[in-house]
Amino acid sequence: MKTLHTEVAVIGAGTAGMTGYRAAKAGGKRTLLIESNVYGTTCARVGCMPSKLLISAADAAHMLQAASGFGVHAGEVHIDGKAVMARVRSERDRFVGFVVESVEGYPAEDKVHGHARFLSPTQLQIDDHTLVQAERFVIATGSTPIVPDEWRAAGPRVITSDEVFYWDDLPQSVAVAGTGVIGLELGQALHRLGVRVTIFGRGGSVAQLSDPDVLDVARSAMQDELDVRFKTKVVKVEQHGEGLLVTSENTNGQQQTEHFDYLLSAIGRRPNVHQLGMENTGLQRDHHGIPVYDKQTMQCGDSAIFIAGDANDERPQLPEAADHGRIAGDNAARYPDVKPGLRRTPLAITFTEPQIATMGLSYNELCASYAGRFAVGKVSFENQGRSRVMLQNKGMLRVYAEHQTGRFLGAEMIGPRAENIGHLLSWAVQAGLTVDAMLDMPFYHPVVEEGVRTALRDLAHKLEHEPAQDCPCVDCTPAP
Ligand SMILES: Cc1cc2nc3c(=O)[nH]c(=O)nc-3n(C[C@H](O)[C@H](O)[C@H](O)COP(=O)(O)OP(=O)(O)OC[C@H]3O[C@@H](n4cnc5c(N)ncnc54)[C@H](O)[C@@H]3O)c2cc1C
Ligand SMILES: NC(=O)c1ccc[n+]([C@@H]2O[C@H](COP(=O)([O-])OP(=O)(O)OC[C@H]3O[C@@H](n4cnc5c(N)ncnc54)[C@H](O)[C@@H]3O)[C@@H](O)[C@H]2O)c1
Repeated sequence: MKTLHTEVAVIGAGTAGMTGYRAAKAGGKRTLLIESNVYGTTCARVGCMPSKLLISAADAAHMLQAASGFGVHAGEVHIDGKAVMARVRSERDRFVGFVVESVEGYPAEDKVHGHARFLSPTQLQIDDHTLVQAERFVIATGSTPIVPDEWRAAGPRVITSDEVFYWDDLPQSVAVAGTGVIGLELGQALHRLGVRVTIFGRGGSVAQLSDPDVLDVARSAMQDELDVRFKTKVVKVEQHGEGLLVTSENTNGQQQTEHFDYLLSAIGRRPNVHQLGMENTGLQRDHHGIPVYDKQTMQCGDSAIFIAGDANDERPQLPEAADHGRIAGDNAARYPDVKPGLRRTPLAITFTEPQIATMGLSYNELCASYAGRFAVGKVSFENQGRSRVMLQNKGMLRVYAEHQTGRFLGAEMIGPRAENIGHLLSWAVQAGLTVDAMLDMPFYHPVVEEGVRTALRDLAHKLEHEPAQDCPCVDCTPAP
């Protein structure tokens, strides 16, 4: 076994690891980047990019069907599953190619291939071929989709998002477990591409939403189009010929067994901190096994170990992975003189239709930390002018502000152009704007943003004329 000495060791060459590596190098430190799998990142290979490619194909199919609402008839729509998947894979490979090219540009002596595991707070073992002795570390190991063992036992037709983007053709039918971001994005896209899809949600959650009113509207919007069965669990999965028999059970105890080609497990992702030898680092860990770390510096305790991206499970999204990685790599280079990095206002977008966006403090977080001190304004998109013009008049936006100061705190929405409105409103939170200052901004006509103005006017009215909002929510999980 050979031994390598370095100043910084970065574990994982995903988005967080690559930005961490570059930041540590920019800080003037000898840095090793260790990767156990192929290069290319989760985002480009099996995450953000291929999922949006599949969704774009689905949108194209949907637009043809929705055109009849305007009196425009496209004739019979034919979906060529092989062509759809060929474009998804070839465009995905193009994106992956750019990432791989970047990594190939790193000096060969900076890269080690193999699975890293801590032997001590200063030493890693890579497979059975290399020992790495380092002064500082960045853990950027990402996350893995969860599949319960009893589902996995039903064989290769039980899949995760990791497999979908390698399909050559679209299947006939897919059961989706989970009404989170992945379940809804992929479930709706496959449905729009002609696949028979049933989505099982064990509770009533919809993507990242927590506001009860927005959730109600979101559940109806999803059920208007899709076979989504809330409060229904998958209780048994059995191999059956080429496919699967999936048995589900609702809250009344009624069971139903149906045949599907695949079961897509979309019930969350687990941070990759369990085969890392964390027990040999001496770090304090939470009940999920994640080292306790500072959200501004990414430092684990006062150690020389930093954690970034999906591995810390704080906000498992691409822009966060890049920010975490930059902060962690920079601080690894600066250690022990670490400093807080730029953490931005939370923004999360789910690319369903209608789109879903949450920005700033969520309703659940307000309940935990602002109960009795905030006001809520809202707008329904049902009669919003431009939304009706476009036949996209579904959804609701709820906006939140601090009662005493009028400071804008956050919002949750499902509705048209949520990806754009999400940016607008998270920028307002980060800029520390008050509701009055936001209402002084320009609004064109006729635009969906006029709906935002309606919600803000309602909020301004509540701030002035009504007492602060108490929290009727029953499931108030504490703010992170
Ligand atoms: C289907 C899907 C769609 C998504 N869509 C979006 C989206 O639209 N927008 C968005 O912002 N986010 C999206 N995400 C989330 C986003 O992809 C992730 O948050 C982001 O890619 C995480 O980056 P990372 O660097 O933390 O992890 P990764 O990119 O997964 O990198 C971790 C790396 O560490 C390596 N590794 C793990 N353990 C070890 C070890 N012990 N030794 C050596 N190497 C190791 C892994 O092989 C991997 O290469 C999506 C995710 C999925 C699954
Ligand atoms: N557009 C985006 O930004 C985007 C897209 C895809 C994924 N992602 C990231 O990937 C992460 C993982 O996505 P995800 O959809 O897998 O997780 P998620 O946490 O969004 O949703 C998981 C869902 O599964 C349910 N669930 C959990 N355990 C279950 C069980 N045993 N049986 C049935 N249902 C169960 C949960 O109640 C929840 O509804 C997200 O947190 C998100 O940050 C982001």
